[in-house]
Amino acid sequence: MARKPLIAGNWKMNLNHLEAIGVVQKLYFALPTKYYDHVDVAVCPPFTDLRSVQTAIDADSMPITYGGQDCSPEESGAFTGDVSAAMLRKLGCTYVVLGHSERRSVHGEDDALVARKVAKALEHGLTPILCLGEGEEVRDAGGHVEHCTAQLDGSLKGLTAEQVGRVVIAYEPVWAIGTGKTATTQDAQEVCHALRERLREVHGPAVADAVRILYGGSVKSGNVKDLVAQADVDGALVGGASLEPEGFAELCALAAGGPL
Ligand SMILES: O=C(CO)COP(=O)(O)O
Repeated sequence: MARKPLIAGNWKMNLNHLEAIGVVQKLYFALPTKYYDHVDVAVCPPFTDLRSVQTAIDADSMPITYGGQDCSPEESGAFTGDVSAAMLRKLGCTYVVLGHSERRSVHGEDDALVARKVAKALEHGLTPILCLGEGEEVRDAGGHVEHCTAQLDGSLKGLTAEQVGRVVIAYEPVWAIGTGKTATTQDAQEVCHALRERLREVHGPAVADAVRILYGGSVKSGNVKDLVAQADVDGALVGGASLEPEGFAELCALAAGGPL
């Protein structure tokens, strides 16, 4: 089954709202419209940029979608500093990145919390980009497949097959994030394939065939084509390389099957 690739830029805690407008506009002008037939392009800026990104995108009817980098598992109320799924949806977000390794390690998020966030995001019509991946020690010990499938199960716990069918998964090995150490295409394919087979086992073939599984970790123009050529890799979650709009446009074009 053909799945359209998704390239999502995770800006992390970079670019203020004014810089965000410039980056989105440059990305739009650098990537010819024809490529959007072959690749979905999204940016996930910090919360404070979302309104500006929305305005820039709407003003030019850009075919770029956007999302948040986290949301609360709660509906609303006394949760100082948190942002709700409903608020993101109201701002026109399509996606929300959940369970990123930086939130798991810096904010102590576990699979159970991530699963609650995934459910809340889905309830409000957002598409969660559920991140998971092993650390270096697990990889060195050869436990990466088991680790990632367990994280998948834990982070999707309690969801119906219909709900899981609306999730995007991002395999991001922690040792490859921001390090310049990309997983080999075989490493990426091995885990993305195992995740898809796990989805097949637990949620059925229709879900397994429909769900997009991305790779993330030092993705750049030089390696994106080989990564998305893998049978079970349906795009990329891009950190550092998404901050520079011309380079990110080139990366998106390559994922769409052509040079810019
Ligand atoms: O964490 C990532 C995306 O969510 C990957 O970051 P880098 O592309 O900077 O390695």
